[in-house]
Amino acid sequence: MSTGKGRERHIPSQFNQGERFAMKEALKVFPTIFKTRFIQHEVIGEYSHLFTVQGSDPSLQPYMLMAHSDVVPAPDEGWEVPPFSGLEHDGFIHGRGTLDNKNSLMAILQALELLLIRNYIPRRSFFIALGHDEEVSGQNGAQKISALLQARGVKLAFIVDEGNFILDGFIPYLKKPFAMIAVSEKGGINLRLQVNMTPGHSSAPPKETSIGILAAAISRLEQTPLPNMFGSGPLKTTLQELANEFPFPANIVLRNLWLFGPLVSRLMERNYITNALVRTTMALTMFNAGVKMNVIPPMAQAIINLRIHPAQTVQEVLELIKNIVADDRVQFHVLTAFDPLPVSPSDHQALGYQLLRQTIQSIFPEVNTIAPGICIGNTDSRHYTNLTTSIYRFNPVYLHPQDFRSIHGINEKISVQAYETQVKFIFEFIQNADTYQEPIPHLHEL
Ligand SMILES: CCCCCCCC/C=C\CCCCCCCC(=O)N[C@@H](CC(C)C)C(=O)O
Ligand SMILES: [Zn+2]
Ligand SMILES: [Zn+2]
Repeated sequence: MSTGKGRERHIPSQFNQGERFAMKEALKVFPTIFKTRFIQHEVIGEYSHLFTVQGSDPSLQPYMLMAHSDVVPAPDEGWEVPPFSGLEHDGFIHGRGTLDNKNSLMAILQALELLLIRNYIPRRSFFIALGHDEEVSGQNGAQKISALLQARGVKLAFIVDEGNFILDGFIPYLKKPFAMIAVSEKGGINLRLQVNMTPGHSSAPPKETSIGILAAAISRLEQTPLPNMFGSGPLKTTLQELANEFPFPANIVLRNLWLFGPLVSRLMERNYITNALVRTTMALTMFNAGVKMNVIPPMAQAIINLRIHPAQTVQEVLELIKNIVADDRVQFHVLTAFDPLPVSPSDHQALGYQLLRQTIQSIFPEVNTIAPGICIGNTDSRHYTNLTTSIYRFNPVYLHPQDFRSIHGINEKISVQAYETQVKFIFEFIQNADTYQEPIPHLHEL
């Protein structure tokens, strides 16, 4: 595909020592961004930021780069360094948000700053949307930005957000890293289960208390995984793209999933991460009950966080859950719910996907396979389906299984080198997006 090579000059992504030091230390504002006349900055929903970078060719459809500034909590226990210290040692920057997703927020702004310092003027306009409440739904950030852009009549060529990575070490026998660009993401349900009972003196307890009833229901759910849905959704495409990276006979197996699908699906469900690709998952994340040690508990509550496989819907999953619980004393309250997201295009005409592919090949020449896949987590980009049918969840960062465990876990960190490479990727991507190629309208499969 044509690149931005038609432009007067391609700015090489080489940064001097001073710039690299500033990049690492850059917790200050980005002065050049804020004084550039073709960049508009708006604060939305009090704490989210929307940058509009006006390109020189208004005929080119704009795109959007996304990130979020908020993070999940991080108690000190278990952390090598305090989780909000931002300490750098052993070549890593440690802290909550270094992978999810402050790295992307800073890298996007840093890359743009370095481009502007080099007198770069984009041909294709783009937006930078930085949400402040992604980890608690995005309703006051991304959702408001989306509504604002819709009111302005904006349509986007594509969006790039967090969601997947360059994966290394996730699949047995696959020694090489591969880039998985998430072209969809699972649906989600936050479901509260509740049991109410008459309180009383614990010296004369009923046969079952609200805690016991709810615990038994939760245990049934944990002992009854939802159906393995292998074979529907982007996963088969992911594995077929990966086939060439595997030795014999695994490569034959992956090229013949019509025959070996059941075997592969069984192998995938053995590992908790790949299991999340083949089924709707349930995680009991909160349990509250009891008022005092000698009082029969009037109420027990549990929160289950479900991530819905692309082949299922919210309603289908709720039915399955109720059938497993099978106890009328357990009440169900849906707190939040959304269906799996539509699948974005990844064919040769998919501009956003091909630009990501092109830039990955340029910055990560050692990565032989780039495959479409699904994001097992959820992202703010789900709020923008009104502005584009091409949403890609991908951060240009190597991720190993232990790194994945640190996301929302402990000892989250990013190497200085990985962060620099992420800046370099975005620096190149923005220039590559100046191509004259335009997206071909995509109609989602019904
Ligand atoms: C073929 C086998 C490959 C195995 C791939 C799986 C590797 C997993 C890689 C990345 C998943 C991390 C998800 C990161 C994005 C999620 C960000 C987030 O935390 N979002 C919240 C949003 C929610 C609505 C509050 C979430 O809980 O998902
Ligand atoms: Zn995130
Ligand atoms: Zn997160």
